[in-house]
Amino acid sequence: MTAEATRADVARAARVVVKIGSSSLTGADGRLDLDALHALVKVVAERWAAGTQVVLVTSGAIAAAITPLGLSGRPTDVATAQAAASVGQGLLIARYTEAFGYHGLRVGQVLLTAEDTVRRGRYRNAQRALERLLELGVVPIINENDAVTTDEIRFGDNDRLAALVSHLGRADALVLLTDVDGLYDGPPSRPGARRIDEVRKADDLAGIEVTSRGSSVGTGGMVTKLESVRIATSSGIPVVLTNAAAAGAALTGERTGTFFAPYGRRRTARHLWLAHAADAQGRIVVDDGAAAALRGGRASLLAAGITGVEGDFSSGDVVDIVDHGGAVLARGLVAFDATELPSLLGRTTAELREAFGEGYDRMVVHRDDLVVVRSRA
Ligand SMILES: Nc1ncnc2c1ncn2[C@@H]1O[C@H](COP(=O)(O)OP(=O)(O)O)[C@@H](O)[C@H]1O
Ligand SMILES: N[C@@H](CCC(=O)OP(=O)(O)O)C(=O)O
Repeated sequence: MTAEATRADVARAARVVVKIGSSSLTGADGRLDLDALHALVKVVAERWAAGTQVVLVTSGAIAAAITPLGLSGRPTDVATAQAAASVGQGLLIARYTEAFGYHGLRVGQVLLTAEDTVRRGRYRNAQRALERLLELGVVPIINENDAVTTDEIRFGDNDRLAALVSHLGRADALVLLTDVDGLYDGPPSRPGARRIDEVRKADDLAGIEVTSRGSSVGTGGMVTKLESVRIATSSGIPVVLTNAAAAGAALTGERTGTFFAPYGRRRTARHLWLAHAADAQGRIVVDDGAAAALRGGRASLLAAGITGVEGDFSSGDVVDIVDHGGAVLARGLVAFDATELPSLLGRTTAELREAFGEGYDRMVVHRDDLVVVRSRA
């Protein structure tokens, strides 16, 4: 239990992920706000000088391209957003390279997709790259690889990406910087809305009104920030949410913004993504025996326990595993296409091997690729 965690834990952290949102890096006209970028870089460089490894998750690629591409605002169609991200990301990283260079620090760009946080091989690969960058004293600068993400599997916002990077990078704390100085009990523009100083348990969030409508350039608003907070705190990582101007104060443990205390034990980023964030491409219905085995924790899903298949998924997609009443028991990466499964249902692995040969006797969802969903009740 880490019930006594405080802001001082953020100040003591050996490794911190700092996420800055589009809303804090752009002016009202949608242009990249260089003063804001330089102010952030100064704070991050100071922490590096003090011995803390800081990983930066930064939005702003799409926003940075609005003016150069002559767009009227943030693009809404995927293709233009991809093109804008491609143009803006180069500009963004050039600015960071220059700004950190002024403080004697090198930067390394890492562009991730949601799949990099889910698929074991890619997850390990990203983890290794991050680890090596930090060993070399390089500031990793991370963003979603917007130019190649697909609509089906993407973060869209950088809040949840930052929480998963905290896990992937084994960070001790996460600082979310936005355009408001913390979580309010209702939309901050509402008269009388009050900032919440600390959140220690789920009950502290009862009655709080959050909206997914953020600033004109941001994505996800407070909803994705609270999802990010849940992903981080539910497995041991404390979070401070505040505005960019208070970044230094947050990193040195001062009483700023909203502090979210951690609870739960650490889990891998891929399990967290599966549990909290990924969109399922289909559903697999299981019988009572399989449901009990899955609830027990360490079981894989075998074809023998499946009674139904819904949706048009492919091998490697995320699926919900549901009981016959439709309640979601678990989520996982499925090892077969939806079209392959019906003929396999109800058969034991020995029968499958005999009927279809080697390869068809594999788990439908391997336990390493599966996370049991705890009931929200
Ligand atoms: N309860 C709340 N407390 C604080 N901010 C909120 C709340 N509900 C909605 N918001 C909005 O969330 C916005 C931040 O989200 P967003 O624009 O996506 O930022 P970013 O680009 O930094 O990720 C704020 O501008 C604020 O208006
Ligand atoms: N990856 C996108 C950022 C998406 C975004 O705006 O996220 P957020 O800053 O969390 O509102 C970009 O660089 O433009």
